[in-house]
Amino acid sequence: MNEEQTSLLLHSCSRFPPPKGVRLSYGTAGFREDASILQSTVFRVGILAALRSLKTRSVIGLMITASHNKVSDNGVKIADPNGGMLSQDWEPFADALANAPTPEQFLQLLTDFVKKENIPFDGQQSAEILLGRDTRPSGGSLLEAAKQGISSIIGAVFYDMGIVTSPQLHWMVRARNKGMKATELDYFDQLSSSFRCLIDLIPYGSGISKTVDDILVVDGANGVGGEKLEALKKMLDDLVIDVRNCGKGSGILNEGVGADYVQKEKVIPQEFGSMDVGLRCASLDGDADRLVYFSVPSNVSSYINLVDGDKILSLFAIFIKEQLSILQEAADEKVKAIHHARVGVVQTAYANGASTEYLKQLGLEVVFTPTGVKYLHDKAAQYDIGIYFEANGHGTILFSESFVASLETIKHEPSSASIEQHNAVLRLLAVSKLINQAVGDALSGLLMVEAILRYMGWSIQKWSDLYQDLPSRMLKVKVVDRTAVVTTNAETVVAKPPGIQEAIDAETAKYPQGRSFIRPSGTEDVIRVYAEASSQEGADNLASSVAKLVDRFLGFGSSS
Ligand SMILES: CC(=O)N[C@H]1[C@@H](OP(=O)(O)O)O[C@H](CO)[C@@H](O)[C@@H]1O
Ligand SMILES: [Mg+2]
Repeated sequence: MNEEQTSLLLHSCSRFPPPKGVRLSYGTAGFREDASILQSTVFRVGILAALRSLKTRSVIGLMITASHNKVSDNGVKIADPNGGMLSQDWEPFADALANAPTPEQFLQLLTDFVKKENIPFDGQQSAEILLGRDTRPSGGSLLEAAKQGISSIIGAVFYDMGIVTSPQLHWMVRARNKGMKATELDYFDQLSSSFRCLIDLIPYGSGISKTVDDILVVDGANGVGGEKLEALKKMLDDLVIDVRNCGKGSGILNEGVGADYVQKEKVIPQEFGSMDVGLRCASLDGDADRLVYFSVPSNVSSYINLVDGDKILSLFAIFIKEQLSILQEAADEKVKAIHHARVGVVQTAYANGASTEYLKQLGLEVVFTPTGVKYLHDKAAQYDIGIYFEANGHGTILFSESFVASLETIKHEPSSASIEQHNAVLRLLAVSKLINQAVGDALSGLLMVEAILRYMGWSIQKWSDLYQDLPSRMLKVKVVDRTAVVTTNAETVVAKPPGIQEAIDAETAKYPQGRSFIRPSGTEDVIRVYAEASSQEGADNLASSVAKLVDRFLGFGSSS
């Protein structure tokens, strides 16, 4: 690093002092805090993004969002060259950078890291970063901080993509690095054309008739997703979408609305009510990377019939399996090879036990990872077709490059495949284009669900009835230090503090079909408690007993 560079860094860094008395951590999905203390973090992540771009010689993404968190929070995360999350081996460096107390210490860390990682700082290589933000009011000034950070690396350039959903930014980064067109319009074009392709491939005579059931009502969480869906729907004829909570009215981001609220509370979001009984409804989260469906039951109650990420996963798995089974009898060797694709399903401990049971009964290979899409995504990428979903609705389907190449070959070369076999190949190819290969994406996921329901001829009720969820309950407990909880076995067992796992086991054993686990949240300063049992009352009681245990072992009274 030359003198001009070091003095530029020292000077700019001194204008963004870090908050005092806060330990920042690159958690489940980047840094998240109250927006008022994030200026220095975002500035520093701008520098980190530039380094990452130099190191990988690729375009990197920087997204400013706090997803489903309250509107006064914000956050920042990096998208790697393939559009996925920042490589985990850089997270400790991200933590260290964010917490360095003085510009001099910051510079020292940076210099050491550049040397250790062999980051080319010779002026030959230029860094390129795509910037995005959600609709939070704090986003504008934080974006400025990111720009200042990037500009303090000589030769680094940024492109401001404006207000976008998280998955749009991840998609753009991936597309840019593949040498493809990567504007918002290109994104909308790819989604709408592959959706159209799937609809056109529905065999004649199947599919639901155009009834009231054909209307889809979407809760946009008063965030960016609703606005983008309004734009996308103009490119989709044949799909009637009524978008509510699109952020233009007086509603507040994520307050009484959105996928996180709907999935965790299982209640009707604002602007929905008795007029929606029987309709197919969906809810996006604040940055539109999560999607859940629901319906409003006819009895007067505030509860919904939730169709969560696990059921979206099941629907996708059924469709993929069906396409592969169409190829079972293929005479052509190349087509037959597609039938033998390795399909893997990835879930976390939050997946409803009934969903795992159902997927296994379908004959699918189901594996578990810790919470956070960075873990699920990496696992799913090990298959020809890897389907992953968190219960909260974040997920996607990953196709390996070699598998997509085989599909492309069959599409273009003459083969002895029957029309239906050929169509099954075309459907798989269309799915690989529709479904976001970078991260879970509520908009692309929504079109995928709509296309499959139409293909199957299913109503939301029929879909929901695939299996019955086991009653569950999720609670949050504030503790003195959430990092005191250390888990293992994909977060199902607590290793520390000693004794608490045995106490949880003893509670769980009292409930038929009981299951419960705790883990520290990576996005909020809480311990999350999850419980499942054969009845709602059982799940509620188990969750509250375990929450009491957490309080006893780790709460504010525990240390005195
Ligand atoms: C139980 C739950 O829904 N946890 C969410 C939540 O993480 P926590 O680490 O639990 O706060 O936010 C993550 C980022 O959106 C998401 O990946 C994850 O699934
Ligand atoms: Mg989100």
